[in-house]
Amino acid sequence: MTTAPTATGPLLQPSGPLLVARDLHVAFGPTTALASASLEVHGGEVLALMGPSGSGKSTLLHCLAGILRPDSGTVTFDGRDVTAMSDAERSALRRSEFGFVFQFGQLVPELTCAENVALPLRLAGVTRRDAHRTAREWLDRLEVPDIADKRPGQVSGGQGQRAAVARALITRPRVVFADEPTGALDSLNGERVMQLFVAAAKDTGAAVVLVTHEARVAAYSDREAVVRDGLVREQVPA
Ligand SMILES: Nc1ncnc2c1ncn2[C@@H]1O[C@H](COP(=O)(O)OP(=O)(O)OP(=O)(O)O)[C@@H](O)[C@H]1O
Repeated sequence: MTTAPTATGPLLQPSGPLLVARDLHVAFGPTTALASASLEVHGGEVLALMGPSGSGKSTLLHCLAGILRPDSGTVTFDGRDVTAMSDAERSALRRSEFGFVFQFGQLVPELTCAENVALPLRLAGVTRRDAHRTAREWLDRLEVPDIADKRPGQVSGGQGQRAAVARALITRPRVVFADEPTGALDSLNGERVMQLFVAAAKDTGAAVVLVTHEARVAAYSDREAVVRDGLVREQVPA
């Protein structure tokens, strides 16, 4: 039986880039989403992908996360060629190494918030009791202990996003992918969610790849990359 990871404690990070995208091309019919996009993500860093609407940010995120296979180009994670993996291998990689936070939490409405947060551990074979204890620790850490027994429909947008962050980090992934994680929140709530998210990711040693339109959200990153016309045009220290 697998034991539940604890909610705290740093991990050692390898040197060199953890995730590397080289010359990615993606077309949706006549639309070129990625033209020749290259990017490196280092272990433990928070990287913001900025750029105009339709420039290819989400497509790049999906390729990096092994959700979408590019038409050409390669993505390597920890030296493994993600683009050469079968669908089953990529799914297994996503479950074991990656976490995800989307704009609208995407919590399972029928489950309580604690059950939602515990879900990745349950899928990894952790006992119900251990998974739920760890889920509650994560909800405490994200300052929403009171939502544990509520369903997503009974909590606010900001509370739900905190549960989504807890669910993304509970397996201590090496990378968390976040697509507009605060896009549906007011600025005050969004800032607090980002503070808690980045602090928790730093504690666990997870890298964060974040798509955002908002400079205020990107300000929480260590580095910004600008995507324009399907290319990564600039990578500047945040
Ligand atoms: N599934 C799809 N089918 C067809 N076209 C798509 C699909 N996904 C993305 N596109 C197109 O590819 C281009 C890049 O889209 P993408 O979502 O990556 O941009 P983005 O920078 O994330 O945009 P936004 O900031 O508005 O979310 C756009 O022209 C978009 O319309």
